[in-house]
Amino acid sequence: MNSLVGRFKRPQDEPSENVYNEENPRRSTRQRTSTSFRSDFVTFLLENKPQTFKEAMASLDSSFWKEAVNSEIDSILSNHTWELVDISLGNKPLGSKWIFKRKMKTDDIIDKYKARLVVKGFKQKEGLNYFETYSLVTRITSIRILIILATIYDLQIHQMDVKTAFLNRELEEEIYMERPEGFVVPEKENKTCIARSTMEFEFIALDKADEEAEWLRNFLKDIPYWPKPVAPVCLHCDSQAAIGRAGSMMYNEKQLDLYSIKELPESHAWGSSLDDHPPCDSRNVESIPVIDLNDEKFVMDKIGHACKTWGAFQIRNHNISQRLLNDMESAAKKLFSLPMQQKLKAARSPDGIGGYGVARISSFFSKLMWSEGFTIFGSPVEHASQLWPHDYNEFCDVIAEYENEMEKLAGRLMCLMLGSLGITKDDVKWAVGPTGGCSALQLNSYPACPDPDRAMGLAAHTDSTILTILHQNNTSGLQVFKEGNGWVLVPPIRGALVVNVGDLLHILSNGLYPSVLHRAVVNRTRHRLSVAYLYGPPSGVKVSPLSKLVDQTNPPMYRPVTWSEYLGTKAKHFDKALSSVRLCVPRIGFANSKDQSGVQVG
Ligand SMILES: O=C(O)CCC(=O)C(=O)O
Ligand SMILES: [Fe+2]
Repeated sequence: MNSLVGRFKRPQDEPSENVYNEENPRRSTRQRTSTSFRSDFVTFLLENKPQTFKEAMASLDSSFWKEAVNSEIDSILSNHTWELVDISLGNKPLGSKWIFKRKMKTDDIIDKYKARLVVKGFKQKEGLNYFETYSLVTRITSIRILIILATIYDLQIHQMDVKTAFLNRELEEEIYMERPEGFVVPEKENKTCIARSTMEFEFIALDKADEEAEWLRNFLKDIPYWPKPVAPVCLHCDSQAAIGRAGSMMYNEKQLDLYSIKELPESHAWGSSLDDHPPCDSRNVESIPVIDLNDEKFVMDKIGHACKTWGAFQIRNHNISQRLLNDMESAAKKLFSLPMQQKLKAARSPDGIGGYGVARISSFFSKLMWSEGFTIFGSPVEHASQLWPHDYNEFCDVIAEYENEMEKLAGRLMCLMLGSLGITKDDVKWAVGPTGGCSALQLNSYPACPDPDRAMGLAAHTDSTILTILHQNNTSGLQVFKEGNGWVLVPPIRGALVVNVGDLLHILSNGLYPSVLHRAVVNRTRHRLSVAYLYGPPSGVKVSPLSKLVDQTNPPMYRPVTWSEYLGTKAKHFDKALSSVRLCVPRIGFANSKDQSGVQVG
């Protein structure tokens, strides 16, 4: 509860001072039922949030409100919700208003300051600005289907009251709004109005459609005889801006501050889907092989065997110093310990690769993951300087050194992995030389979780790389899936690194080395960190099954793809990405189980 700042008694039969008095407001003509309050009826005004822009700017919290206003303006401009334009002749702008709100944590401490810009839509006139209004109703056909299903399966029908925003369709007209106070864009100071785009509405419609789809899937899941797993629902949206906004954390607030949450929110409760393949007891079950890279005589064979049977292995004696691994871990820790507001300054943009955000695969799941990530692709300077404006060199230096060392190691591993298939450097020309590969660095953070058995750190996936080299801190969580064994823990070994076969090596090897399905689970007391070095081919190079591995009896199983093409395919088809670039059915013996239906999406 906020502090009590106002208290007034409302005189009977007298309009309150607070009653809205703009000219010609649009009012309902519905007959109102009269309400009689006793004479001692008292209203308490419990929120002391500013009512106007001026009030906000004059308040003690003005610097926070300014930041909130700027953040709203930034997002409005970057998403083209409103644009500063000259008003076209004959158009009259609507008014605008800033709405200020403090979001409180459960313990009444201010969590964040929010400013929202709203248009005074009530000034629109019926017959001129709009013709029809709608109210949300359920189609009678939907109700009939529900009743039929309930009858067939002997279910009980329970009716709930759900309040939702409603939109009938896209906005086709242009709407002009007076430039709000504080909305200053350099070189556009003289523009007085802002034209409204339809993006906001499209986004809300998309959001609602998503809710409906989730409801329907959950409903079907609850029907015992309905075939499982229930197929994912595809939503088609032709508005890039709305899709962009759906992926932007600035708006959808998907990025909760996991460090301060005391109870697992419903949005993060995966429940039974975690029990699909219960993890094996690590004491009884062998995990992925641990291979000593100094073991020159057998190293190639051991790697070949591990790639074929597990798709993953750990390596020792890899020449990456413990000092560098520690520095990298500390850099990741420093980043994830920043306040959420600060981390969001380096948020990944909707169409970007680098920056801070939720796991990219999140969009394929109805539940959110208990993790946060930071991707570095190319120079980290821009994002690092947003995080630490005066002190970003240290972070960037560690990243540069780590990437440099990892690149050498990745090249060496690639030679060993391909060498175990009888492939030499001459067979893969692009892998030789200074531009041997392209890479990205993925830092992952899994805060301690109040209910780890029902939460998911990072959902099951394969990497879209040739190979991934992973450093994990001394908290376990990584699991790999092995046919017949289920989920197997990959225990952290001090100084050892995990190597995963990625989808592109799966393609290069024509399916002989299947990419490994893996996931990360979370922990009740410990904060887990991991750093994944994602290694792929140079940009523009098409990866296809190596000619030495292809003959008449073993035709190429995958069509050629560049790394970026494949990433696009993965972003669209996720666990079906490999099959979507497949040319023919895999030979019996090394069918990739997850490529068929292993991963459950949503
Ligand atoms: O945190 C881990 O152990 C797994 C990370 C991972 O799979 C990834 O970043 O792709
Ligand atoms: Fe991964």
